[in-house]
Amino acid sequence: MASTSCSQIPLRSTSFLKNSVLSGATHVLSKGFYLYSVLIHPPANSRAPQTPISAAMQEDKGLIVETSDGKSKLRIPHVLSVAGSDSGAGAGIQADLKACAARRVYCSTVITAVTAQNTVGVQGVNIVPEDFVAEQLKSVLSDMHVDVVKTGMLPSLGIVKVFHRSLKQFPVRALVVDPVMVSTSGDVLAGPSILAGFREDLLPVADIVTPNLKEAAALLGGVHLATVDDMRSAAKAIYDMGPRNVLIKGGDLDASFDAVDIFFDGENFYELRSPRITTRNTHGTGCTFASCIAAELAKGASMLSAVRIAKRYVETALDYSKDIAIGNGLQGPFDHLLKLKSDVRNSCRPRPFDPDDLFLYAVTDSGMNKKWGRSIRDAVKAAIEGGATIIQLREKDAETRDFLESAKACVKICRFHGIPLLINDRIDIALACNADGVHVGQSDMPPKVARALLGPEKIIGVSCKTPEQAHRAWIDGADYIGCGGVFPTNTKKNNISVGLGGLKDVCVSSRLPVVAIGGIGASNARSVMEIGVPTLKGVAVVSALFDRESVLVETRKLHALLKETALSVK
Ligand SMILES: Nc1ncnc2c1ncn2[C@@H]1O[C@H](COP(=O)(O)OP(=O)(O)OP(=O)(O)O)[C@@H](O)[C@H]1O
Ligand SMILES: Cc1ncc(CO)c(N)n1
Ligand SMILES: [Mg+2]
Repeated sequence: MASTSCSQIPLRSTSFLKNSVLSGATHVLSKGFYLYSVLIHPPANSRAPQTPISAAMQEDKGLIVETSDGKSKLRIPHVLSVAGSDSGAGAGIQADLKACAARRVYCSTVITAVTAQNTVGVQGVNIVPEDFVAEQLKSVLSDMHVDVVKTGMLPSLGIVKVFHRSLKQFPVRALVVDPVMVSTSGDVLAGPSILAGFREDLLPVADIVTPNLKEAAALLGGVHLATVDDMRSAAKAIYDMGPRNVLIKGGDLDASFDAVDIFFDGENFYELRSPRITTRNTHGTGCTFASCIAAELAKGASMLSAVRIAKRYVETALDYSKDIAIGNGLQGPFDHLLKLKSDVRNSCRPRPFDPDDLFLYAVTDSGMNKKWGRSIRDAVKAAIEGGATIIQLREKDAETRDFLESAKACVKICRFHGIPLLINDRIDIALACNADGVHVGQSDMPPKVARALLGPEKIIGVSCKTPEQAHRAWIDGADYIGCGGVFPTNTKKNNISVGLGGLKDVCVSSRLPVVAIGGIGASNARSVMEIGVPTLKGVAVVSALFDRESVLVETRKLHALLKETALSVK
């Protein structure tokens, strides 16, 4: 069998290659696929990494391509977590599931113990009978293709033995051992009797072992570890017990230290250092760290890069969740999905998109604001006070940093008034300021991609001139379309106007609500709304509001006129 080139894993020597058993095969190199790997399983006593030389990831979906019998299948990278349940859901199986989900890897679970646990401590532990742990292992491993196994709480020597036997029966690509023994609250999760199981059975077959300070001390027979130098010596001593790599976590170092971890691959020491985040929400960092390593290995990363990504991920999640309050105890959980950010008031839109929001749609223009000497936020405030029902920031020539600052301020104003705020074109700005959505043109970011980036709850509008474009926008998951320019306009030179006839054609065919745009103001808004097609929900206005001395007065005037027209059209 032939081997592919080995770019991902730093192989120790070519003799390793010679001694290795090659399995797998070279696979499809067709459109959209990377070349699949040859998996190399080193001989059992080898210290070489067991991860694959390269993983076959489908470019945009993070899926693995496998072929057998000439057919290719898509598979999601898969981690099996063998661990205990934490009822408070900050650590254990629950942390593993969340970490894998956040890293976009499938996670199956074998539960070894059920703990009654919260932010105060561990109130009870119920160990799952050995034969039932064995049954769960068999259910998963006999049926599913598991790439990497990660172990957490293994509460008895018997369970370690059962697990070790299963691994021999169903070998996997890599084994990540988090030798959980004591919770941070000081409660014992696995007694000293399991140390023999770690030393004799698991460490010799582990690709990486990730003890915290107390666990490293226990593995080494009770030495005292208090400094980074101690961690280096411990990493070396634990490496001598057989694992291919060792990571000693320094979360429990004195608070005056950075968050320092020591990674040792048998040749080099790496000091992984990040600022220590001041937070009580560190419960489950260890489980998360190990799961993230497993997830990255499952995707095909090298061990060092998996460890680096895991460290960065934990740091980001802690920083993001540093102020959240769950439970009343000393150590709280953090948010793996980086969504529960503290400023809840600013991050929630009060209600979902309503097509009637399109009634009086105000679109700001940086040039006009400059001309009249007003800031974007003053323009937005005045438009809202005058009756605008939705705002779009269209800042074609603003510097990104300034634009973001203004956009953040406008989000606050709009939230306060319950008015949706959209950003023209700039998905990055919309994400960074947590706007309610975006408006894109035919040559901007495709609505499907914008949706994938922004998520299901954001508003996406698309400019359309024809029924075909309107149909496409509907298929692509837009929320509304902007149709125009209805009349010639200064804001878009060389833009072909569709006229009232073109607008009507689009409105009649559109399954999405429509807002008319282009050269609309007090003089012609009535004629637009009088086309009388129910999908037409309002008018979008730039110059007639913002290229005027008083935005407030002009918006009020137009709002009154639209109201009047709405009554007469009904
Ligand atoms: N306050 C903090 N700021 C930044 N990183 C931290 C902090 N606390 C822990 N870490 C990092 O989190 C990771 C896990 O380390 P830690 O020593 O907390 O593991 P653990 O004790 O096994 O965790 P747990 O038992 O709570 O699940 C390490 O990379 C560590 O450096
Ligand atoms: C179930 C479980 N596993 C691991 C840990 C370590 O954080 C914990 N506290 N609880
Ligand atoms: Mg800890």
